[in-house]
Amino acid sequence: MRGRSTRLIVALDTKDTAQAVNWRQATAAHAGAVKLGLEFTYASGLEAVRAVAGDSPLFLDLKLHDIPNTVASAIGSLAGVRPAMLTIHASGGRAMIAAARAAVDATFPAQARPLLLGVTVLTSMDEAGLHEIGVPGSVKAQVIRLGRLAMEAGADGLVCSPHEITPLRQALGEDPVLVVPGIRPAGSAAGDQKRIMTPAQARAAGADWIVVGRPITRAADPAAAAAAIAAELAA
Ligand SMILES: O=C(O)c1cc(=O)[nH]c(=O)n1[C@@H]1O[C@H](COP(=O)(O)O)[C@@H](O)[C@H]1O
Repeated sequence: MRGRSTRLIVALDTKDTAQAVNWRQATAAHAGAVKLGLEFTYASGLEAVRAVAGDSPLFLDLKLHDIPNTVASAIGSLAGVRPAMLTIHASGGRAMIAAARAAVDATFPAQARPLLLGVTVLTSMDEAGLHEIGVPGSVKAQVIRLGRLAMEAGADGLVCSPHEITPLRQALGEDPVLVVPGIRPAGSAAGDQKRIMTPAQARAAGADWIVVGRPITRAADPAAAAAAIAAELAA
């Protein structure tokens, strides 16, 4: 049994600042962090990101994937945003991940340094989708391959589906912070997600954080939906 608890990150996926603030406030009592990603950042910019996050720890999910110099320079542009977590695609390769590591260390003071998370295989992908882009073998093998690479190159943690938590722990131990989207409370629609589990299942597998968007933000009562998930994590 792992000694860590599993905490909730609410994905505030919207273009609208007022909507994002509403969702943050409605769910703040039940969430350990908020996530702002591509949709909000492209629509509203980094200043709005900072404003929406307020006092909540911020997972800034920009999923950087470019040549090492560009990724490092982009991270350098985030100094004023003060994220608690940042994402890069692990498939960008060792040199890109190492450049991101160096840029995080150079950009943020030690006491305010975001966790650098490597996205392994998107939770919307299944094995057929992986084969289609030229990656043979299983999703699990590819997640472990990318997870190992990211951690060797300096990442602090990984984004993976709940199905890969146990295999990643077996392969890489307790060090990686595992941030886990692809979460669906029993009875909620999967939508575009392929590799899913319930909050309780992800917790039992050993997720450090679960990321939940639409099951909360598209619920009739987002506060109640977040409360129910938090209760499931605490049970
Ligand atoms: O990096 C992520 O957060 C992420 C990685 C991944 O593999 N799958 C994934 O769904 N996400 C994000 O997690 C959130 C999931 O949202 P819902 O599917 O609405 O719960 C979205 O904001 C995605 O961008």
